[in-house]
Amino acid sequence: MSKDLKIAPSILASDFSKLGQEVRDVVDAGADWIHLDVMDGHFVPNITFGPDVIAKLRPHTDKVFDTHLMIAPCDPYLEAFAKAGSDIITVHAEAGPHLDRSLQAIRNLGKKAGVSLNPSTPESVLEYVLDRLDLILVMTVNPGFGGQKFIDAMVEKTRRIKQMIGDRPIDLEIDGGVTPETAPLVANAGANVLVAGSAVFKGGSVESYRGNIEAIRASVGSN
Ligand SMILES: O=C(CO)[C@@H](O)[C@H](O)COP(=O)(O)O
Repeated sequence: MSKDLKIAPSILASDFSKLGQEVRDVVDAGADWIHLDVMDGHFVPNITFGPDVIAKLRPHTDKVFDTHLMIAPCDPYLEAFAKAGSDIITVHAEAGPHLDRSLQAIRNLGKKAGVSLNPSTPESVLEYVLDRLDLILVMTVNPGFGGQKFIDAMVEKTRRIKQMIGDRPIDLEIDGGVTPETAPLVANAGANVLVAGSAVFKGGSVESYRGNIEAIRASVGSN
């Protein structure tokens, strides 16, 4: 089983009134990356935060900032999210007319480029952009909210995408409904990065966050 599994807590489930503290706490608890869910109330039916908030969080940790843009259009904002301190910028395949152009723009900004697929989006959209990708994010819930139920059909989709990736150096990330029950399903299918929001930010303390992260790691036999 994967020993290099990464856990990327989504701050969407954290206490927004003390975001800097929450980021430091979850890093102390063992987070590998920080997952930043940007929502615009247009592409998804919820609104979160923009590049200014990310820039304010940047000094709180040197962990990878994994920015997931659930916004459309995305292209006008890529530079702002790069300047804010994102390390990875992920756009949705459905968020613009020219996915290839968006991915090139992210890499030209010196950042890693990711693409996210909604549950109903077929993996075939990846076929001609694989060589422009550093990360593929498989949505295992419909994007917009934390705390939703994992969609089981995404396990087979994850397995198929892992086969498409082959030996390319592309991270395969899962987002939505990740718990100690669902994590092994996607890890066995080939995922190496798990986003978890409500399953991590439970309990309100570093100790509880650590226990929650360790429970996910233990469920897939990772350390
Ligand atoms: O992008 C999203 C939701 O749109 C996710 O990152 C959620 O924030 C994950 O939350 P949980 O399902 O783990 O509670």
